[in-house]
Amino acid sequence: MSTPTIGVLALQGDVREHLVALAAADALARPVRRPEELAEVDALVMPGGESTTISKLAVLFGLMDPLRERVAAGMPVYGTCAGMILLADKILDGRDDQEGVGGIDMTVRRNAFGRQNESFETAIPFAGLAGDPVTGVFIRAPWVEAVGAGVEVLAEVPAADGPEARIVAVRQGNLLATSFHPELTGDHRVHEYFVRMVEAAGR
Ligand SMILES: NC(=O)CC[C@H](N)C(=O)O
Repeated sequence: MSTPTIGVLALQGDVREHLVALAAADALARPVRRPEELAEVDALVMPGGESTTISKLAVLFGLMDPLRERVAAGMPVYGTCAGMILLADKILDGRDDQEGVGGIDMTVRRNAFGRQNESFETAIPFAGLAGDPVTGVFIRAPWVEAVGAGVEVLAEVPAADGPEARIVAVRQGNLLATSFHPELTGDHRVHEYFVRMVEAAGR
């Protein structure tokens, strides 16, 4: 197939950085704000930002139902941070009226790393990526508290407060999610990983 077009949900958050990272990963990328624009892309990135705001705007712009339909139909989606929260079937510490897109059989906790750790950076081995660990930039990030049997865990960080590690990257079928922001590091390997997922889905 020809080069797939990957949209970046452009309601709020760090949209531009994802457009740049996708272009660097040799994808055709464009912003998506309206249902007609969603219909024209082969895949979607949901950026970091504020998940409650993005979800409110998605409802307002008439995107929430089309998003759910495309996810159910197998469209590849990559969610970072707030985008990860939107892809979760279950959200802890969300707002009562917070709607998600869902699709990944996981429970995420919003703002999970705590106040003293509002933002931090750490090196993370990422399953399926050769070479150096990925630099994880975490900004008021969620973690994944539970996953269903169909979910592959791609990356974890050691817990500051106990023995068990915290899951920070997962994949289920065509859906990919990370707690952290690879679009802010200049290392485009996670975006390349997603572009390969999109290409494989189109075959
Ligand atoms: N950097 C981010 O995307 C932060 C996510 C934000 N804490 C939320 O709940 O949506």
